Amino acid sequence: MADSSSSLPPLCERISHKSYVLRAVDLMILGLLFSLLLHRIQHMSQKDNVWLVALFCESCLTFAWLIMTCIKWSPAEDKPYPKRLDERVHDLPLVDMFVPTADPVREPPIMVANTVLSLLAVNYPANKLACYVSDDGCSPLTYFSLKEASKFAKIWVPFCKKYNVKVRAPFRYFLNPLVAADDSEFSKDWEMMKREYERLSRKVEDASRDSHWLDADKDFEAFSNTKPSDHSTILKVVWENKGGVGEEKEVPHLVYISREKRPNYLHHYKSGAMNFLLRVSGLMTNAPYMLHVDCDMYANEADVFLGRGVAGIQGPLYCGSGCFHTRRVMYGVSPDDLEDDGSLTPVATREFLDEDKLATKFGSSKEMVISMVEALKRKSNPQNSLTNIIEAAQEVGHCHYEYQTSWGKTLGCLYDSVAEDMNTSSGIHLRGWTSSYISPEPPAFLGSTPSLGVEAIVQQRRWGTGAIEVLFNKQSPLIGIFRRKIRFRQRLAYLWVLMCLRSIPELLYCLLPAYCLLHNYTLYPKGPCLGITITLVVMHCLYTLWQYLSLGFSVKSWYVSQSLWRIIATCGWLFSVQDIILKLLGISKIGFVIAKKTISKTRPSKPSQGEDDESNSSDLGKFEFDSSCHFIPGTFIMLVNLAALAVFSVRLQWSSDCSSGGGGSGLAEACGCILVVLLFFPFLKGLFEKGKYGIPLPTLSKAAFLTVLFVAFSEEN
Ligand SMILES: O=c1ccn([C@@H]2O[C@H](COP(=O)(O)OP(=O)(O)O[C@H]3O[C@H](CO)[C@@H](O)[C@H](O)[C@H]3O)[C@@H](O)[C@H]2O)c(=O)[nH]1
Repeated sequence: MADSSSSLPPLCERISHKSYVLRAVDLMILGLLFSLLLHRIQHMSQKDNVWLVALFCESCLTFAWLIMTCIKWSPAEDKPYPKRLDERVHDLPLVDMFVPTADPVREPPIMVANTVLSLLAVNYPANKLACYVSDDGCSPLTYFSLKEASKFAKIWVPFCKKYNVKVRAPFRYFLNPLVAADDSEFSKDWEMMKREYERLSRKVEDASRDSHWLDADKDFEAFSNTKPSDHSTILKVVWENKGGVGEEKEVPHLVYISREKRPNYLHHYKSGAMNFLLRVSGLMTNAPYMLHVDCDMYANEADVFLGRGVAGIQGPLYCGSGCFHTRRVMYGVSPDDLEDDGSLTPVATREFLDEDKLATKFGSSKEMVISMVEALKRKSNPQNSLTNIIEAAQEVGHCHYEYQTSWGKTLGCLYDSVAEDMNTSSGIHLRGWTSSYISPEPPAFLGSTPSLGVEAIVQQRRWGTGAIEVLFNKQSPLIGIFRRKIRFRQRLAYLWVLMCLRSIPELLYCLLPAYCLLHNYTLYPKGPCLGITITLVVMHCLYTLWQYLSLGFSVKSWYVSQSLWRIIATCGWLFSVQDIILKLLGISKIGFVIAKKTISKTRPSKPSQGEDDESNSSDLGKFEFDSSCHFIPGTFIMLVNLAALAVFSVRLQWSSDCSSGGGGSGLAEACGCILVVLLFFPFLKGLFEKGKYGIPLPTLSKAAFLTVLFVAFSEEN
């Protein structure tokens, strides 16, 4: 953070990247959208409901574009000066690193081990770091893999530092073959490390196949007779950095925790886990800075703790992973609570440290209160020995610990939404804090995304649902317009998370051309005014294509992304809207479905017989279907548009006038249908493919039934 009050040069500077050309293009598209709306309104009286629906859809899309234009009007970058930091700061602060995991099947323990290894090996003094893994799955296998990983870390961390390894997640590092000369010291070390990593992976794999032997090990006793949703707190110090020499001092602390869970207690999914991590780390190391990394990501850059940042109005949203926070911000402090030197103002001291209220706010643990007061006063003392504090740490893990405290309300990660990240982020921005998006090259953190198909759609559905929850709960950036310290355009940025409401206009807009073709209605303006629609479509395509190409992506990836966003809107976000309606009606609750993750296996030096890399790579990027409800809307859209095109071509054969000049539908509407078919192309392929790449019969039958209803309805009208 820049200390403007001092006469020293700043530690970072904000550089503006505004572009007048891009602003002009954004405004031109906005102008075209408004012209289209105006045309619709002017010609409304002569037309029918189709124009009304089209006006609704286009108004929504115009609103979305307007918001987007406002948000990206003045992009900026935070440029840090790490050398100035080096000169000024001789004693780097402590950093606590949090990794949450919740399910050893959907989140393979070897993947969690890789995330942890990549963090343990970052370029930062090891005695200043502590890594805490929260396991909501209460899995002995996860604990086992961490124990094994900590042994491996003793050779992995020194190896990474010795050879300045760039990517420090071993699974990722060993995907690339060795390029050095055969007899060099590096080659020998590399081969040895690879063997050791393979041994680690094998051990974890073997343990997952047969975990009976774990029962015999006393260290795993705490896991016996436990269920993920019913068990006491388990806390294990896997590795404690006690200084010493060599490998002993190279590896930071590693702590495994699994908070108590009991049926009938709310555990608040990931936000509950993050708050437990905050408390335990507060008791043990109490670092002023924290890093959150989901277990499916890894540090991709060894110097990740210094990087350049992309800034904005008040900064980007916290998106749950790969993110640094200061402890005091998570404890509810706002910029107004601080003096210029960073200490609490007298008013804030009274408010935060009122003896009578401390236990009500922070919970009943005396040790916890002491640690929080120390953190708020910036006088944290890490424990001399982590094991001394295990009892107190277990106490703060009880499932009733947060009862009637401020945890999840004003303290820590906020509850009331499955998107705890956006919720917490909104709470932080509302207090007036700014944030910055760190974007070094190569990227600081990378991770896995669910495969193209139901997993990705379900994830988007959860994000969409969580985003709407945020906007309508106590932390909503829309509430308290004058009271809160959030800037106007930052509020607009949060409005962008309402993106999932676009699903309704998008669905209607995908059906409108087909409806018009079937019913012989006009959807688009006729004559010279058709130029508005054509220019709009062409400009939007060229603009987004240029953005893709300038980021180094191909034309194909641009097309795939356009297609994917339409599929996500109509197949994922549509169900987010349904979730919210059902929640508001009190019919169902919203849960957190953990995304299924996969990890690439390191290649053996020689591919084994019959192994065919090509056959697997041909499956990459293919869309997978299942018989869940998510694929009904997409299949329905595809069938309706195909039916409309078939009707149109039959009509063409009967009439020589393809534009049916008498005011009915024609070539423009047919082009609209073709565009929709192109955007939903995976569904067209799915009609002919087999297995997981084909649309299952139940989905097809339901979509076909809806199509018949749609066509029949069109005919009746
Ligand atoms: O009860 C739970 C559920 C999840 N998690 C962990 O939370 C992380 C995120 O879960 P994941 O299934 O990977 O969801 P994503 O969609 O990848 O997560 C993003 O989106 C979520 C909002 O839906 C945010 O909570 C996350 O911070 C953000 O990274 C993972 O490490 C999980 O192990 C828990 O610890 N406890």
